Amino acid sequence: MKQPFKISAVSYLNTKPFLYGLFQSELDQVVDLSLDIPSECARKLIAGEVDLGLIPVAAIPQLETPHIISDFCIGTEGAVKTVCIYSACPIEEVTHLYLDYQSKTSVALTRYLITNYWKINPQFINALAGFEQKIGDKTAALIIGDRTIGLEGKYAYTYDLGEIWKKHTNLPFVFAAWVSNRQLPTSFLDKFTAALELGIQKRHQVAQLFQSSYLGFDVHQYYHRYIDYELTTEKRQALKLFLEYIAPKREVLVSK
Ligand SMILES: C=C(O[C@@H]1C=C(C(=O)O)C=C[C@H]1O)C(=O)O
Repeated sequence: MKQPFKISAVSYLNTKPFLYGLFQSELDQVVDLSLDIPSECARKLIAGEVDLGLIPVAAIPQLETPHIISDFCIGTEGAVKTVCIYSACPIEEVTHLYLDYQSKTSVALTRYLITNYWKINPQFINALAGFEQKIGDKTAALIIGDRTIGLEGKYAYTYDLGEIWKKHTNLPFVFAAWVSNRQLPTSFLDKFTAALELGIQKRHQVAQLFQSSYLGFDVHQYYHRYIDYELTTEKRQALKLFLEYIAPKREVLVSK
């Protein structure tokens, strides 16, 4: 039997439509899938432990020969709901800011917005597990993914980074994309992208499947209004701008 394609995908709720598509296709027979926190998806692809990953886009410049696969991503056209800075005081007064260890893109996005949008100078702290407990007084935290579910209204101030990026650039944003570090066979890629497309088309059903596990959080709305899965030309432009900022010396081909 041929070696399966090794894939690392994000273990959060936003990725379930993609997984649904993969399991509905015949591909589940030829892929070896692991679900990981985003920073680990990036590490595995950079280390060559997987052939393909749904990785934080901030890690793309660290790959030697990145290939962005498909016209799908984890993106947003504005507010995203699950990438936020939580704070007990207005952000202008924050002195310490914890950066989620599960993230790569939103950490870079936070640094970008702190400098270019808010123009403030808090001390950044690379967080370890359990950092959410440290929010209070003048200490804030960036939290991403499923751990943000249920935090709405818990802290006096919430800053949605998709929304702030949109305000600042008038562009959508891409958090994660399907990326390989070498050209993969077209026969596989065609099936893979068809599976992703199927999953996105059926995300209404996926939302129904998962809704009962996320009480108080509207999964359908999350999949249709907040997360935007299409890697459009405008999103590619936004991605280019963002990567040029975080890795000015490294040119990455993001257009098709
Ligand atoms: C919108 C999200 O995007 C995530 C944010 C990432 C990051 O900051 O590195 C990586 C993967 C995405 O799943 C989220 O998980 O809430």
